[in-house]
Amino acid sequence: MSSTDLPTTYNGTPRIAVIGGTGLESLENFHPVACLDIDTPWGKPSSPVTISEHPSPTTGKPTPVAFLARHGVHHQFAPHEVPARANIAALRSIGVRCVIAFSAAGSLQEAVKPRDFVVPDQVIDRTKGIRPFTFFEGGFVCHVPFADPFDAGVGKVVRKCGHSLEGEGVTLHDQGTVICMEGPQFSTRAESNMYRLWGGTVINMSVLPEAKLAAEAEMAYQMVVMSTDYDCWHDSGDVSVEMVMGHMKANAINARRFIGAVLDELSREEHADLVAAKHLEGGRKFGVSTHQGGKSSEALKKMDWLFPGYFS
Ligand SMILES: CSC[C@H]1O[C@H](OP(=O)(O)O)[C@H](O)[C@@H]1O
Ligand SMILES: Nc1ncnc2[nH]cnc12
Repeated sequence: MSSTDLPTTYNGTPRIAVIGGTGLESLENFHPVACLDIDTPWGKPSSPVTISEHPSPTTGKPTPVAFLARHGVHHQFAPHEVPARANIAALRSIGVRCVIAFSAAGSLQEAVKPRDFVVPDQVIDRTKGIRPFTFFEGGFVCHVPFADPFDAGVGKVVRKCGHSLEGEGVTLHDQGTVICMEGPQFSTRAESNMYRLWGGTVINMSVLPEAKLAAEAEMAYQMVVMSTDYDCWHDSGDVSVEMVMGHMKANAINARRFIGAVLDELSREEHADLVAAKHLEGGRKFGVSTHQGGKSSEALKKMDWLFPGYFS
């Protein structure tokens, strides 16, 4: 069935979403049961949100999983054009509280070879402030902790799943720092070498503001990176889109197996609270700095859409 023939509403509550990046514009081995066209106060997301039902390996119960293509179904959004606020808001509005985000990234370390996977634990922001990066502005100030940009609980599950595939063509690195650059041009050689000195493990153009917005929206977020090149610091040849896509295509089966293993595990009953992000629930109610009289009605309307009942 093509996505245009699918129902445009869904009755269940998907707690888990996969955001697919370069080369992962759909979840091919899953069967979508609905395709949602969502509008948010921050505009439309980069793609319709498709819902697939993933059978829980413990109960057999179908677990709904949402999928969104970060750059659009035709990869029409450049990294700085990705409507990240609309993406995160749209997912939250249908009940998603746990996001597994995939990304194709350059490796900044010899040990991380093209086609290796990295489950990062840190981020360095090298975007240039041109991307809308917060929900909290225009008369509603709220500060959110971001010391650890990825969710420890979800990260633990993802690492376990990745390791379970090792030896079957999957190599996983348990930690790493993602440098998020602005793009869309790739780095200069001097920048690439500087990022290595900073301790960068991999480099992409998309973990931010996505991870920051997920934190603001009380969602448990973990990125999974697949290395597609050695950027330009290495003597094996400078990064090109051809190189990125070549490795992505060659390793697509492993990427899909990785996603399948993570969804299998996360749809177990024992992770119900984790994927509902119970540990993050309500956090935003306590970070607001704006006094009652200073909150704009425009901002409050948006807050009410994103956090129904929190601030009214
Ligand atoms: C096509 S190479 C650069 C492009 O690839 C990565 O995309 P994503 O993270 O969405 O997989 C990188 O961040 C750049 O957007
Ligand atoms: N070398 C690189 N730099 C930035 N983003 C990338 N995505 C894939 N490879 C990349």
